[in-house]
Amino acid sequence: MPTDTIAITLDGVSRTYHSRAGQVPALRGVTHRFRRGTFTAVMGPSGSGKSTLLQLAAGLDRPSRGRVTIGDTDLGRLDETALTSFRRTAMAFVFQSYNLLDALTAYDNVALPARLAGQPIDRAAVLDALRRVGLHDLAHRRPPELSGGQQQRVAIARALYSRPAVLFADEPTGALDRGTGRVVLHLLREVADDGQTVVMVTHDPLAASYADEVLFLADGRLVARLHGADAAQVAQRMNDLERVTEPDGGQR
Ligand SMILES: Nc1ncnc2c1ncn2[C@@H]1O[C@H](COP(=O)(O)OP(=O)(O)OP(=O)(O)O)[C@@H](O)[C@H]1O
Repeated sequence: MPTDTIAITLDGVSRTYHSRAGQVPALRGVTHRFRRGTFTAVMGPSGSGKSTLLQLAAGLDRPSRGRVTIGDTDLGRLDETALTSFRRTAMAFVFQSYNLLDALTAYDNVALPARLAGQPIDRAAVLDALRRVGLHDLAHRRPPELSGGQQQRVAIARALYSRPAVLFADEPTGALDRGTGRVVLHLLREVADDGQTVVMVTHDPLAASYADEVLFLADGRLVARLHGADAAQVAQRMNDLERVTEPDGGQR
């Protein structure tokens, strides 16, 4: 595969947490290449390492072993300052908790990463990003004056405006009703179809069915992948995984 088509490379990535109870191997030697312009869902039973994988891929945490590369930037070679500024320009985040600043309007939240990176703000393009998520009329509102779904759409508008190479989403529909969740998933699909790379952690097979590929983690390992699967196929695979990873092997 030519490397310019790869947005994110995880190369033998492991992460062990050191807690008072001892060492917790949260991720064990995960290797995967995320192609540019694709939408990938990460699934797996609770505690299987999904959030850890996302945190490492986004450079919010560092692996105990292995390497994370975004485009051709090896995150392990960046110091904290360089990593923060790289994240600002190369990545967007859509989290269950929305990740917006309550003191700023929707417009200013969308413009914030560019402002922090010292770039001039293109007012028409900010408003266009808000129009694409259906919030053009609410640009002046602050997050506490918006519904959860609207706040999530502001976070997506931010990604549409600053066009970072990669968008990471952690349970982006977790706090939304089904209809609002679908709007958000459609938008994430559009972001990928426009050439950005989307990686989303989810527990919801329907959400995962919007992705091109679904990765399944169990006990810190990448144990299965599905391409172009529908919600029923994803749910079936999750059931199979949860059966084998239950302490009693699913025998009740
Ligand atoms: N800071 C930490 N210190 C110690 N152990 C941790 C820490 N963070 C996560 N873990 C452990 O690492 C493992 C993987 O956690 P992670 O949050 O990545 O799982 P997950 O698949 O995202 O789970 P969930 O679906 O419940 O959110 C779990 O056993 C968890 O208890």
